[in-house]
Amino acid sequence: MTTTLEPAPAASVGYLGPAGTFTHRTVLADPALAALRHVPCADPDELMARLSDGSVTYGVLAWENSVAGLVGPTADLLAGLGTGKAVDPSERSQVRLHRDVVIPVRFQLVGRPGARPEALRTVRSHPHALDQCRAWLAEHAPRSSLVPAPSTTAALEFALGDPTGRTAAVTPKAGLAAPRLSVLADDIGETATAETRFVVLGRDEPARTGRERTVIACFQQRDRPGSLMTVLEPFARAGIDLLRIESRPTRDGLGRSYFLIEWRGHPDDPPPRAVLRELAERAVRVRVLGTFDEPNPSRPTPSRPRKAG
Ligand SMILES: O=C(O)C(=O)C[C@]1(C(=O)O)C=C[C@@H](O)C=C1
Repeated sequence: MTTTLEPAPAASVGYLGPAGTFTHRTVLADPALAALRHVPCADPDELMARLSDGSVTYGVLAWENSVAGLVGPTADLLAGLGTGKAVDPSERSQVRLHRDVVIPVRFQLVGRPGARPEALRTVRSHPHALDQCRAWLAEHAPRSSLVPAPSTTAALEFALGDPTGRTAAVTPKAGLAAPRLSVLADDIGETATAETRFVVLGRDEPARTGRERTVIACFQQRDRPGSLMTVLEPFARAGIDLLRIESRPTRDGLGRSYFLIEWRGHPDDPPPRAVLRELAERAVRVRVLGTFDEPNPSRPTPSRPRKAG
């Protein structure tokens, strides 16, 4: 008698769906991610929930765009905001940054065949996509309201569902062919060289490489004069190279914010460890969001998606 062994459950990667989004392209463009089982998620909250309960092994979300800047909701989710749960900044985030993948982002306008952009009333897409096409839309579709959709591909549903044909969607260039829709205009982004940096998220601790950059979220009890200095000064004294600082609202009152800080190094190395300890002594609550690798010139950055859907 032969016994059939159950295959081990395959590792999976969740992404902002449906199929065809830039996030999906990123999964397809990265050989290690492309080989996993792909799980489309309706929004970043679903992705984080699935990562937390283990129903996906990894997740991919947009982190920053060369035109529209930081994708705030991704940082906020990792910082523990917007989850409906109390923030526990004293810990490492359970779901962590693992590495980044950069892909080019170019856009097209999709709508009913023959629709003229100047006659459109509504253009729908992911807010970051709308941001990057604002100038073109203002000039060529001046009568349309720009209305957010959960993702670029999800926006297609709204174009399909408008019987007047006056709704169009901004989607990835050369993206999925949608039935009954056609490309009304191509390359409508602000620059032809725009790129988005996506992050791969996971629950395990990535292996040390010695080339890490760390991202932390710093929360202070009160906003008072010199509060940014309180956070930055220990880094300066320890000679740690700061790469980026952003301030994000904590969502619990006007003027209340947390600092998102990216620096060169790993939180387990002695100098950063001492800095994090000192920040705790200064009543700065720090949540480590994880580490990326320094961009490695010998690792080819995928520059083009293998397929669109
Ligand atoms: O809607 C999509 O296609 C996405 O993958 C999301 C997203 C984003 O979150 O910024 C990704 C890259 C583009 O810059 C625009 C939208």
